Amino acid sequence: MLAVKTLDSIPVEVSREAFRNAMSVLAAAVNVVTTDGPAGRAGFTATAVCSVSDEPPSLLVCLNRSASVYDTFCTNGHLCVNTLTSDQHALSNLFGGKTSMAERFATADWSTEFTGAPLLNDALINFDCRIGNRVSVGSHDILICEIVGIRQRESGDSLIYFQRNYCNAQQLM
Ligand SMILES: NC(=O)C1=CN([C@@H]2O[C@H](COP(=O)(O)OP(=O)(O)OC[C@H]3O[C@@H](n4cnc5c(N)ncnc54)[C@H](O)[C@@H]3O)[C@@H](O)[C@H]2O)C=CC1
Ligand SMILES: Cc1cc2nc3c(=O)[nH]c(=O)nc-3n(C[C@H](O)[C@H](O)[C@H](O)COP(=O)(O)O)c2cc1C
Repeated sequence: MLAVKTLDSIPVEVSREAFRNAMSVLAAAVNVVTTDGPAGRAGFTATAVCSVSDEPPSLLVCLNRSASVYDTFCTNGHLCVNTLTSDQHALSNLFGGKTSMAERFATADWSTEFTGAPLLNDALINFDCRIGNRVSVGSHDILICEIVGIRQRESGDSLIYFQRNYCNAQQLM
């Protein structure tokens, strides 16, 4: 008789290092995710962003609950995903490092549209979103966001994070 191996019988032995090494080869667009509102202005760099559904138009963002910006995003209830162009890696480092919020926002131009979240004027795309559901998985919350406005540049190359380094989408082809 054929033995069926259930998932429960498989020992979980994936180390954090193995996980991160594997994830490092999943090339991803780089985004600066921003918010503003009653809890103040905040932003962080995120590669864990992806499309969820086109009806309603929605995307998800994974945010570490230990990030300093976590409470600000939850209280404000909306955000903007600003997808970076290939020449914006300095901005990615600013929003991904241990820098003050004032420093993060100081070097670029911002505007607002529907939700009040800051839209990066030179971004490749701005997704203005309302945060719908939040689902906790391990260290992160998955923020499921309804897109209420999109602003997209007609041309431009996107910044890609691959093997712990930046490159641009053209280099991957
Ligand atoms: N999804 C996330 O929360 C990410 C966090 N980071 C942060 O940037 C730091 C530097 O990253 P790397 O130089 O790329 O080297 P790394 O070895 O720490 O990360 C390699 C890859 O693992 C994934 N990763 C890293 N930390 C993670 C986390 N806490 N939860 C889920 N996935 C994670 C990402 O895909 C990342 O590109 C990380 O230590 C982390 O603090 C970077 C990328 C994604
Ligand atoms: C390239 C890159 C991608 C990142 N992606 C994510 C992400 O998807 N989710 C997340 O919670 N943190 C991500 N981070 C880490 C946050 O940007 C970082 O923890 C945050 O800006 C630090 O905030 P804090 O110092 O204010 O806590 C990423 C960092 C870098 C450099």
